[in-house]
Amino acid sequence: MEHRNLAFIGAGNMSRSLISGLIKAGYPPSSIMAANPSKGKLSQLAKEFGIGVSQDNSEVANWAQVVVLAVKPQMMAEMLNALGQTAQLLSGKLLISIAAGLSVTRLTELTGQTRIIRTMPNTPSLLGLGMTGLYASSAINQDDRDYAEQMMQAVGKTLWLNDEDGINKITAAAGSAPAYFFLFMEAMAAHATALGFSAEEARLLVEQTALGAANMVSANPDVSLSELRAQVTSKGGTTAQAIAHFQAQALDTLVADAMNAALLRARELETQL
Ligand SMILES: NC(=O)C1=CN([C@@H]2O[C@H](COP(=O)(O)OP(=O)(O)OC[C@H]3O[C@@H](n4cnc5c(N)ncnc54)[C@H](O)[C@@H]3O)[C@@H](O)[C@H]2O)C=CC1
Ligand SMILES: O=C(O)[C@@H]1CCC=N1
Repeated sequence: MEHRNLAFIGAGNMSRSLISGLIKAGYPPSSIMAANPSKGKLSQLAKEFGIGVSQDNSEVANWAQVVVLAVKPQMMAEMLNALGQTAQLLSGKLLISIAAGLSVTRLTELTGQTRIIRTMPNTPSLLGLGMTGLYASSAINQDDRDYAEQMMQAVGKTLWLNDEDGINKITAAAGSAPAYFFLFMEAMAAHATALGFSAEEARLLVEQTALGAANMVSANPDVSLSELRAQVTSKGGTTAQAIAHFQAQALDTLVADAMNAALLRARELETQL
């Protein structure tokens, strides 16, 4: 992919995931910078990946051709207002937001810029296994779309969204979703421990089974999820009892309600930030 000067403003969990994935995919460390108020995370990034770092957002914005807006949604206005005071810093640069709940319109208000692509990645990007949604208005040219897509494909898979609310939907379905699986795994590990396995054994059982199940899905693109489930579920056997319990407790409704709660929160943030 094209190696434009790429700056991350906000060097937290998600930036770290993206930077790590990009470096693994061969993006030159000398073409990446990150800015953060505190030194600790920056020193770690510089040490681990050899990228440039600064505690001064304007320094990295000034250097960059592409600026990734990667602070918490609630911090974005303050951060961009402060940058805006050092006038023209963002002018003419491609801005890629990874923040939940900040619309392109709001980002344009805050930056005075229109060259903006909104994305929603997730943390498995750290391992090159991310899932990222992208949205750009029709004003964004193909070169910029290709760059953003290739940047996110360096750390996983991508899906373009036709309308901006698609970003909120993908937040519910993929951005937040690693945490749903972790929660499920936590519950399984807790009960495996209650059944008498040690914490290490419980983690091994859950980890290896989740990995195996995810790989079964990935290795069998033509087999439906329900068929893969059926292959485990012997008639009159043990799995059927567990599945019947999940279904009696309306697991599908519970999951739908949880995803809707995430979606509504993403939409609510758009009205508040
Ligand atoms: N964690 C996740 O799974 C995902 C997060 N996101 C989005 O990514 C963004 C960042 O989230 P995380 O990395 O999880 O948060 P985080 O809290 O780990 O990282 C945010 C970083 O921004 C820094 N920061 C705060 N104020 C700043 C300022 N004025 N200038 C520069 N840096 C500043 C903080 O010190 C912190 O290191 C959020 O907008 C979130 O919506 C998107 C997809 C997934
Ligand atoms: O929880 C959040 O708001 C962010 C967006 C998706 C994952 N983490």
